[in-house]
Amino acid sequence: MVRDGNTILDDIDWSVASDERWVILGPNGAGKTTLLQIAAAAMHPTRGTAEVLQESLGKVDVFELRPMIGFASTAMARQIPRGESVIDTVITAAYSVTGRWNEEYEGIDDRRAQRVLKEWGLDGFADRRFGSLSDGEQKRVQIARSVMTDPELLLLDEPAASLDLGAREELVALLGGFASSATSPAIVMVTHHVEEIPEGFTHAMLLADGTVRAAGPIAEALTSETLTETFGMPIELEEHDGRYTARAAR
Ligand SMILES: Nc1ncnc2c1ncn2[C@@H]1O[C@H](COP(=O)(O)OP(=O)(O)OP(=O)(O)O)[C@@H](O)[C@H]1O
Repeated sequence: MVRDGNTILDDIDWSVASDERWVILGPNGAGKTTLLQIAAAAMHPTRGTAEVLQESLGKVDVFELRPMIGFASTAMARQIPRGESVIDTVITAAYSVTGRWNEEYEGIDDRRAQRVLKEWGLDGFADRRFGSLSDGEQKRVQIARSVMTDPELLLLDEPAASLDLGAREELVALLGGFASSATSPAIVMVTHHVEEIPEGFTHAMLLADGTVRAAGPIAEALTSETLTETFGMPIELEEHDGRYTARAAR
């Protein structure tokens, strides 16, 4: 992937199967968001090919593809009007818009939106204004919105960024439950912190300077050694019951 003459991603050979849940880690500027943008069919590669949900980017109508992809990121959250109600924030995903205008929603959309809100711990929030919610609640609304269309691929760009410990743990538990369900879509989550990896995540990719430093089943790709190599400092990783902690090695 080349942007303004700079190679941002190079020589990436990666595929995600429908039953896999990937975490992508790497230093600032590694290319994580760019990779997610390609997976979201929001960009296509300057060289090589990218297939998303069996369709080749550049050949497929991305407007048909995008409803099958759920995407939650801070950039998307900024597009949600602060005065929008929570239920409208979620239900408008069915029409790939933010900001309810005159769309006619069907009862089935309404029922699904209510169900999705409940699944993400937002029972009773339907009529609240998006802008009046706490950061943790807003993050859960964004994820609820991204799963509203029952996507086949769910992309999460730093879903737990800026959350306090309690809100993070609440979100990670919800994501873990979702990731462990047999009916969930393929998931790719970018994060800066191994503590934010939910239980049930199966694979990891470590990126640095636009290249893959490790990728594969999480137990092999996410280790003290691969983190040390990727971040260029000695790091110790520990795992307890499917959750991780990391710190500089002593
Ligand atoms: N449109 C663009 N033109 C030129 N360079 C770009 C463009 N978009 C991104 N970059 C550069 O590409 C590199 C990778 O950016 P990207 O946002 O994908 O990294 P990231 O791993 O998500 O970083 P962070 O962890 O800081 O969010 C950065 O050096 C960035 O400055």
